[in-house]
Amino acid sequence: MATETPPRPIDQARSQIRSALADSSQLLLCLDFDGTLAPIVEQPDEAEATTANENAVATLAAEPDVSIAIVSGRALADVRDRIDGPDIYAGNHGLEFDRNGSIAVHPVARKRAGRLEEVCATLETVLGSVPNCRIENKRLTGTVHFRSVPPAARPIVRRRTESIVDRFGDGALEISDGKCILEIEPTVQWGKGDAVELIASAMPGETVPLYIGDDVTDESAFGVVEPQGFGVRVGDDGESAASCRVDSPDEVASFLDWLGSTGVELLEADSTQRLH
Ligand SMILES: O=P(O)(O)OC[C@H]1O[C@H](O[C@H]2O[C@H](CO)[C@@H](O)[C@H](O)[C@H]2O)[C@H](O)[C@@H](O)[C@@H]1O
Repeated sequence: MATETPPRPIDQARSQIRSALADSSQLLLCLDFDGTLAPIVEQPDEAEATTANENAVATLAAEPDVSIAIVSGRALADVRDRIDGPDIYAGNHGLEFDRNGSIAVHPVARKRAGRLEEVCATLETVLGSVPNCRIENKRLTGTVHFRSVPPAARPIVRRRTESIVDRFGDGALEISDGKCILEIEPTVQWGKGDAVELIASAMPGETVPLYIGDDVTDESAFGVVEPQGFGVRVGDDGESAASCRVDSPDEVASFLDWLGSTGVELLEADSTQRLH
């Protein structure tokens, strides 16, 4: 089980990552989107993966020894449109999946979509007067954005959201925190960690799992890949289930470039040895 300690800069873990890749034949690379491939921006619709990350993902996706999964809090269709290449996408924090074109949706989340719709519609009305507050209806979950809301109005956003979720959610929906957002989700024991566990269970035995993410919901996924693989937190060195960290999406791209060159060579070198 992973422990919560400050993650160390990725360069300090490089030799361990090299050894793990050399001992493996496959890499499972799971990537969060916002704050990881794409810098955080004020308007959620304007988030874009950096060109360096787009190129690195495309290069790695073409490697037969690498499987890439995008694991995002965004709706599946939304995140799929924002980054090309991977065979696997998990949207809505893992409540919906696309694996090589085969779609799966968590059955409880599907049942609660009507209730979620009602909550989002009501929030549009009750938060309509709060400057720059935005509701993102993702069908299975909903996000209340307050990044651009004046600080003095933020407590109102939280109070009204809690009140509407209590009233219409009737225990079937709950709220969690993210980066300047309140996420409204079905009360099910399923998150990014479960999604990553499910993806990893379909991989061959000698696979090293790696997860890169920046937010609270990524912690459960770090816990799943550590300690046999590596969690990489994007951001500061606060406590995390990830053992490594990078500072920014630009540093994510540098690490992905390294995986696409040295990392792939290490995976292949090991396969050659195994054949002889
Ligand atoms: O799991 P992720 O792929 O990281 O998605 C988490 C949430 O990301 C988005 O919100 C965040 O990014 C926005 C654009 O940079 C930013 O404006 C917002 O403040 C961030 O919280 C997305 O809009 C949400 O739906 C995701 O749940």
